[in-house]
Amino acid sequence: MAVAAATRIAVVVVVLALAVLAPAARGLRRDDFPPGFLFGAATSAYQIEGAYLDDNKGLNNWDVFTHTQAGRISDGRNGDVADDHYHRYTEDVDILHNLGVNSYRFSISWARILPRGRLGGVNSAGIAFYNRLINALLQKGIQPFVTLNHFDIPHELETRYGGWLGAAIREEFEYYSDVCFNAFGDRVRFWTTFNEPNLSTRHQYILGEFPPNHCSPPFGNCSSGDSRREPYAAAHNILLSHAAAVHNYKTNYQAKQGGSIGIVIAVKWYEPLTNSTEDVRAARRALAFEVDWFLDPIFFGDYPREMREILSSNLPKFTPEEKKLLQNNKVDFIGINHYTAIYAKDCIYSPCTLDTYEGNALVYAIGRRNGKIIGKPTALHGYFVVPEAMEKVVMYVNDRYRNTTIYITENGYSQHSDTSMEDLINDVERVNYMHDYLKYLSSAIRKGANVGGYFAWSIVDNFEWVYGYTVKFGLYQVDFDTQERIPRMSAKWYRDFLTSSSLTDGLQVRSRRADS
Ligand SMILES: O=C(/C=C/c1ccc(O)cc1)O[C@@H]1O[C@H](CO)[C@@H](O)[C@H](O)[C@H]1O
Repeated sequence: MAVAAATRIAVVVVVLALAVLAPAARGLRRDDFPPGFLFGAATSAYQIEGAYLDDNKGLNNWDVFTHTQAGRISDGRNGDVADDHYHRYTEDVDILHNLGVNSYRFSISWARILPRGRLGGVNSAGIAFYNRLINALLQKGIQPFVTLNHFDIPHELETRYGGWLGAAIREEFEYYSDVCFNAFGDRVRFWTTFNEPNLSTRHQYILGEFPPNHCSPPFGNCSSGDSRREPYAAAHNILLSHAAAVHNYKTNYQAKQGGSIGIVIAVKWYEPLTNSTEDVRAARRALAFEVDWFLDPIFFGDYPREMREILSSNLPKFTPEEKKLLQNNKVDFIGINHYTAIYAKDCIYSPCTLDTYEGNALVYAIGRRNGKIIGKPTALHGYFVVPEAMEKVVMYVNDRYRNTTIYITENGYSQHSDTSMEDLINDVERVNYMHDYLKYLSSAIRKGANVGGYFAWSIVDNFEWVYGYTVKFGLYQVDFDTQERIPRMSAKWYRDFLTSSSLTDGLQVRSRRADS
């Protein structure tokens, strides 16, 4: 008994010592990244702005969805107020300035600019808001990194065209992007057309969790939809909307405004479940359905072979003119949102339940191999902490898309809202997550990857889509009753990392209280 107890204590001591010392030995410096590197934080309009009816803003698809189908959101809440950023943006710009970031990634609310789409006219109050925000950022030396579309579209376009399923939405997006280039492009150096269309179309049209809730069996029982066809029809319209916007920017704005334009893709890393040829190919296939789906058309003019073979007539085809439009208007950079990795199991040669995110790729994704989990779980179901995947994702994109500049446009760690206040504020796990993911990012850069920046998701807790406010991603905690923003330990760690050239590691942070 005594021996067992002593062994247990010894094990605990060793584990604690490793936990404290390991990050110190690995150390991370601002200087590990190139001098012009962008370090920032990210948000999106619907998740933080609130003011959903202010100043002539039109309703968007998420306004309508969260009001009519509140039961589909974990806590039944919505973005009516969110972080009230629309009224508190100056405080939020101060927070960014105090953190020491040199860039801020945010999105523009389409329904604020064009409340009813192209035919309803431009809302000057919406333009004025983003002018105030952009000017406030520039005054503090913070580069705006602007997303044109982060999941929210004017509700009228959903009803009039069936959202992204209708080809007519391409002209709507082209017009909207033109209004934005024209209004803000003199001061915006970094544009992206879409945020994670590879994720949003799957949540909208395969799983039916995002508006307009389209799905079909075996993925779910929605009142309408076709999970095998619609996501690809929507993606096709998004790709052609993207190409039209890039073409317009490159033809009419880039030379005089001097900015660059890209697209943001969600990149989960897939590790083969076993070393069998089947699982190795499954991991590769899952990645093709994740990344190549959007980036192959943009770089090479067509969808990847794996998708054409499996989806056959459900995958739309590009006309020769469309292929030319895509290839003649390559992006200047690729945005990668990276959070996690998961094992991929083949479902061509062995039976699986195929009703999940990867189902159409004939892949089943699973967090465990031989009972052992791939990384620590986070508050988001299916999202694990796997820092080394950051390097793999970056090398994959860098190699396949010919050394095009990459920005990590999102990376971050989530906590459950039911976590104790003490642990929410002293968010050691988030510090370690950022430290370790940045470490592997710097390793990719050392191996030759062309990476231009990193954005933490997110600056403040916000409306996390179907999770409502039950999942927290902020470097700053937000009290949603008072709108008070409180810096977490991670905010102080990020500031120290950005503002000092000395080694920043878990050791300093662990011995310091977030409120010191
Ligand atoms: O939006 C998503 C992910 C959504 C999801 C995941 C799992 C589910 O089960 C349902 C939805 O990706 C990004 O990651 C962030 C942190 O999630 C979001 O807050 C950002 O808006 C988005 O760009």
